[in-house]
Amino acid sequence: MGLARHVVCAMSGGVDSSVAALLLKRRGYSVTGVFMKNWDSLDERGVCSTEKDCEDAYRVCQALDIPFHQVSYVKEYWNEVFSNLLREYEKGRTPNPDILCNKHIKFNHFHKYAIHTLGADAMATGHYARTSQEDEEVFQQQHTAPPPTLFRNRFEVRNPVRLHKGADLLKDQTFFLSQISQDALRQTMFPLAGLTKDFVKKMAAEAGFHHVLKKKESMGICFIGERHFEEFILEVRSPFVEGDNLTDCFISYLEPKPGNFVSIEDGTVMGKHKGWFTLTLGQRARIGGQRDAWFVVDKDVTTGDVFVAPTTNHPALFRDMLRTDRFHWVAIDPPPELARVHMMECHFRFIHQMPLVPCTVTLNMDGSLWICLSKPIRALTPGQFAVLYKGDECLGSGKIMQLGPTEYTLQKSRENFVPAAPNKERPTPEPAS
Ligand SMILES: Nc1ncnc2c1ncn2[C@@H]1O[C@H](COP(=O)(O)OP(=O)(O)OP(=O)(O)O)[C@@H](O)[C@H]1O
Repeated sequence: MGLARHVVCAMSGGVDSSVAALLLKRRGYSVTGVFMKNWDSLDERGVCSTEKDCEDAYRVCQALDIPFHQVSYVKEYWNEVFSNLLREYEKGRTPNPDILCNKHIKFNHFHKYAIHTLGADAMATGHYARTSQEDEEVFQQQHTAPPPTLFRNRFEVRNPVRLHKGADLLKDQTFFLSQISQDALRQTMFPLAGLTKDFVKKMAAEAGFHHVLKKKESMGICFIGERHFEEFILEVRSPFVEGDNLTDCFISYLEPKPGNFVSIEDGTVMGKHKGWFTLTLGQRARIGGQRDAWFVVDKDVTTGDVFVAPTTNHPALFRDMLRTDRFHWVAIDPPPELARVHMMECHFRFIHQMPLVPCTVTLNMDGSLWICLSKPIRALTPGQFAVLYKGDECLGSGKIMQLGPTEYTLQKSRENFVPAAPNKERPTPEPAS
């Protein structure tokens, strides 16, 4: 029997990645745990949670008797995720840093570090997701139970690897993985693929990982943590990175751009806002002096006007059509069915865990998609990702760049519709008496 395959497990100091490392070890892999540091300032409680998380990950590695490393992607996170986030806000869009972080950091820089620097055969994370390779391995395990050294298909796979929802549908994280590359996915293992969160917690307790079990689920902006977003984004901090550290040089992340809240119904100025960056379509607008709730339906980045509607389900918030940028297909670009007829039926979501909506997609020449939804949905938001599914497979995603008309604009255009003049040649029918 040859040497056990080497797997580098991304360890956050949380319960999921700790159990992922435990499972890999039990399955006979040679495992190395690696903690990533991507942000290095204090959160709003003045706590630098990174150090504590790193120590927690280290303690799990000690308990499992596996090597531990720490890497810093502070600079890369700043340049490829955070700057991108700021640019998107400046364009009036609402970005998704979690999807960008997986694409650029975990499944790019970290993947390369695991494979090329540490010489691993694969990387692993504690995400709740499954790949088509995991299915083949489970099948082999059940039927022939080969030692991990003989799992040749994972490392010498030829067919495209597909991304599927994990067994715990409530925890499914494929939405956040929808932009990762095929190269990275081919060399990734999701040891929690077939498990539920409850079972994972039970395993952590049995293994004695009490220090990670006590922790809260990670919330807030990926790696930046829980923040009051509006205050954070206008916070006085440095945009410069020196070596691996951010330097403090008192300017804000985004320059505040105040403007007016304008009623969509009659153009009345309802009040003032501090800046449109942090206002997202569909959110409740806090307008001073207004007793009723108003909701953001549109922004004009040139004038700074933010258009608001008086009810949460106002027709100006509903649309059934959107266009993406060049769509990222996880397995096959584009799927054969779409390549053949340029149209495909599948399912859509743009918010993690929102119910899937049936849709028809049309492929454009530049690789972007038009997506027509089976029903209008509320607050489709430019900058968010349109993620597509077929059955339990996550096909990939594209950034929402353009929206179709709202129900409200359609109604308005119908109101203003002037019927064509009656045909003079033909007599107008008499009303029935
Ligand atoms: N700082 C980090 N260093 C190394 N890997 C990380 C780090 N943060 C997240 N990961 C990896 O990404 C996976 C998903 O992280 P995320 O924060 O989205 O989920 P989570 O359910 O809170 O995971 P966990 O319980 O492991 O913290 C983790 O399980 C881990 O493998």
